[in-house]
Amino acid sequence: MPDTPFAPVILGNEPGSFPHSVLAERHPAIIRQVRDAFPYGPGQHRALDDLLKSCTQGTVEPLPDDAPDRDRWREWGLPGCSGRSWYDVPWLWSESYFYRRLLDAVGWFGTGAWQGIDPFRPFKRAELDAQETDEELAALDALPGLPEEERAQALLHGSLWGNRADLGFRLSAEGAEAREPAPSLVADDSAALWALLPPGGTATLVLVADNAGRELVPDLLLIAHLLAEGRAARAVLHVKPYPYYVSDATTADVVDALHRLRAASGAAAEYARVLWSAMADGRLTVRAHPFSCAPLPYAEMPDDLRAEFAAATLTVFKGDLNYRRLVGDRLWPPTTPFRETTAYFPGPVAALRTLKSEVITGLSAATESALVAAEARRWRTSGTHALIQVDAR
Ligand SMILES: O=P(O)(O)OC[C@H]1O[C@](O)(CO)[C@@H](O)[C@@H]1O
Repeated sequence: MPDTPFAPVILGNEPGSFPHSVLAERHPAIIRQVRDAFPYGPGQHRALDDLLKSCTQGTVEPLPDDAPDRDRWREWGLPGCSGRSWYDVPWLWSESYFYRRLLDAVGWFGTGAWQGIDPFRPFKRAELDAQETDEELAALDALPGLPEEERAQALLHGSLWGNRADLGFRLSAEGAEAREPAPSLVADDSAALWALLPPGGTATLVLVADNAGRELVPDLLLIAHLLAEGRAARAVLHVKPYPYYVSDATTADVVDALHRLRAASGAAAEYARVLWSAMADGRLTVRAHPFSCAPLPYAEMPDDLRAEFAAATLTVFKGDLNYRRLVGDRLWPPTTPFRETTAYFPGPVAALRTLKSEVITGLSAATESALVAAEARRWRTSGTHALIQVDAR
């Protein structure tokens, strides 16, 4: 990571700012929603009360003595954050630790009956089972008649806009490039992305997934297309080792999404067959590396993960949180070149992201001015703009 006195690390301690509102309002709301969604017992309710108090008015507390990941969190900076207000430590760290503590409170890491019960599962399932998902899967039936490049581009945009989570994704027979999402793209390096994945090549694609449900489904469709058309010989899908940021995808969510696709009809079911057989013969693998839930930027990744990314033809990072971790959770001047912030990365890397936080790099001066003139700062967090950025090396 370059020396960056001009790009301060984002904290959540400024009342009225977006990061502050996440800590002060969104986290308490998540505790409320999780509490309402499960018939938890008194111990879990007490632990949720304690977490609510700690994260809004208290300080960061150490993990319990028997926590299985105590050593890991020590390496990830817990000793330096303990005893400080959740608002005064890096925002990325604070958010990440909140989810770790929430899982503790509901018994995910315990040895009891609630071990491994995902507190966010009802929300993820509801999205996957929604009628909109049926409609999006039915739209796939218009793709098979199109030239490969158009199908590839439509599926790329499906995966990109799938990151807009609550607004769903767009996938149309005409391809997305000529339609509404295109003017919302603040950077579009898709040509460089396709140049790294030519048909009939031997590429290994690593896709670092973000959300489950209506983002993961189009991510899987994109992978299916790349494998079926020989744009990738092998794909590795990185998911989270435990539930995180409410909707982030775990292995269980991959299984749910594959079942959803397999139960559909038409083209969706065909994509499911491609994925199912690619998993069976090892062309598609799922990884749940502990660092996927680390409260740190990818510049601090461990050696085994670095080696894995180094061996890939292209690593694609999906979503806003992964973008923050890829370029560093800092207030970069928006025209800072993307490749400057990813210079540490060991191979070609791409970001597919809708903008949902204040971190941004790689804009042209003209694009930045147009966005500021039209929306002041809103474009940074509204999720209505997106980017495809590539550092091909
Ligand atoms: O699902 P995504 O695209 O990673 O977005 C999650 C986003 O949620 C927030 O953390 C707020 O909680 C964003 O700022 C963050 O990056």
